Amino acid sequence: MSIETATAPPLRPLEQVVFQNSFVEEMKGEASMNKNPRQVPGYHYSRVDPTAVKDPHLLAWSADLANYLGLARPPERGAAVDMLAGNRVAETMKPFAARYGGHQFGNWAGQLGDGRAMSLGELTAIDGSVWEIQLKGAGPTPYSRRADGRAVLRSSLREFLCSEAMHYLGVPTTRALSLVGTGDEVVRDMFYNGNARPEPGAIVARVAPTFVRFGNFQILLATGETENLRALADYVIRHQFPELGEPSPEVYVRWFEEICRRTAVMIAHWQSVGFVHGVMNTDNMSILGLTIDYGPYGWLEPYDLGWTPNTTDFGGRRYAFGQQPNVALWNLMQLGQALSPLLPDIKLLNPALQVYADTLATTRHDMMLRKLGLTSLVPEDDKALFTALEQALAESEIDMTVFFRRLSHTGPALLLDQGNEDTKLRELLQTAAYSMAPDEEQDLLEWLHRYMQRLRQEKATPEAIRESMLRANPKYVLRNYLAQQAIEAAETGDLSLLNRLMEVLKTPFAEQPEHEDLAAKRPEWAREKPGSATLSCSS
Ligand SMILES: Nc1ncnc2c1ncn2[C@@H]1O[C@H](COP(=O)(O)OP(=O)(O)OP(=O)(O)O)[C@@H](O)[C@H]1O
Ligand SMILES: [Mg+2]
Repeated sequence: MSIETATAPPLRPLEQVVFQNSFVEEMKGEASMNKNPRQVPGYHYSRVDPTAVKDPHLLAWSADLANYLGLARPPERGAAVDMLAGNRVAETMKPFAARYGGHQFGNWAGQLGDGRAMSLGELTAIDGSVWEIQLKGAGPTPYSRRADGRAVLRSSLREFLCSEAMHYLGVPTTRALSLVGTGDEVVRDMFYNGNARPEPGAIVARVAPTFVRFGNFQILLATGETENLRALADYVIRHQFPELGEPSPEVYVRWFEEICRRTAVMIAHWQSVGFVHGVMNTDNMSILGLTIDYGPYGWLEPYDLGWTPNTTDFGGRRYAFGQQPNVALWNLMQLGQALSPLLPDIKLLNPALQVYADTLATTRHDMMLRKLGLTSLVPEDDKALFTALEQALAESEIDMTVFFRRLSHTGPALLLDQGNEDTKLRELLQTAAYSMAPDEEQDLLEWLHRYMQRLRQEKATPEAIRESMLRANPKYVLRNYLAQQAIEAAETGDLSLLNRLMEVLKTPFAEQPEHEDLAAKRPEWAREKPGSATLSCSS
């Protein structure tokens, strides 16, 4: 027996966990359990029970997260999976749906709330940290408005796979513990074009320290519930930001600054790996700076600042890749407004917005240095180099992930052997390009030669540079068409691609040569294919 196995606490079955319920116990909630859609003024949440499904069965399980939470993998069917589907509620769970509002596509939408998400309770991980577990698609709540409270396999599989993939890329995110098929059908009009059809239903159990969003505060501003606003701020600070000290007006300011800082770090990560969230409404912004709500998200293939996968956003492209930094700032301003009743003067929050801008700029700069294998020499020169790269990439049809990954090999290799530099750089571009006009190739080549000159100023060995670049430039991301292929297979009962993607995306920076096909740029057939190229909010 090894030391680890001797000392690691044994994994427990989910059904034996004793849950805590701090949100329910400390905040003001509605206890009626009534699920009729309605406004819920005066409360932070509504107690609610999940609605049972026909045949809950486990489709996927995140073993690493489960080990960390001290949970044993359950069999395909049984008590634990019943809990993960909402068919069974542990005695210590006090499920609730949270009340929140939000700005959707820039417009105030009033009360939204957890219309299909339901928090079950909190459990303690092996390191003593506390995690909330939430089902998405567990049935109607008072916040369901006219919708059914359910989620389809298609969108649930995407959420499950992507939230875990993001975690392994080092991006701040909510996690996903399980994907459970419900055995029920859910009717969706996937492209809002009048072609509604039944689809298999599913439920994701997701996990985060808290699921509180900007919108939880905004609704309290909108309804003038200042005492509730203070109570929510104090709850979040005491549980999630204890290092800031006991809540007070000064602490609220420092807290907002920390939210700004964390949001900036999250956005810098998104921009660095080419993640497009797709629907950055303020109700989809986590107070912890975690990526939340994997809906119509997508991964950049060509580096295109104007790209969004979300068909609902084609008109304004409000949430396109290049807009994400500005939208996050706009969302933070809405949060700042919402917190203003807690402060003597809203202007006290202005410096935090500068913290957002500064953190975003420095984090993005540092990330780009790492992606290019550089250490800081003359920051202004490097900034100019980065801007030139962005421009050249944006003006051509080059796959972002392939480009940076190939550069991690080619750049350091050219430090060792300068022979045929031009040919090798052209090869790199050919591998990464979807199409390339001669002038675009010329611009990129010029940039690459300029970059090689800069790289030669680095003191580290080519091997060390290569290693660090390979750690900054993932080989594997959840390409849109791969997620779609996994969905189409899973809908016929074939989980092999889902399982394979789960494994490969756990080490996205490793070569894994046996999975080379999953690192290739998007095949031509997927260019316009629904689900592979575009998605709607229907989920
Ligand atoms: N099928 C549904 N039934 C009930 N409410 C829904 C449904 N789909 C979305 N909603 C609600 O509509 C609002 C906006 O939906 P959005 O797509 O941002 O969130 P979501 O995908 O349901 O979940 P989350 O933000 O919890 O990940 C939310 O209040 C959400 O709960
Ligand atoms: Mg949402």
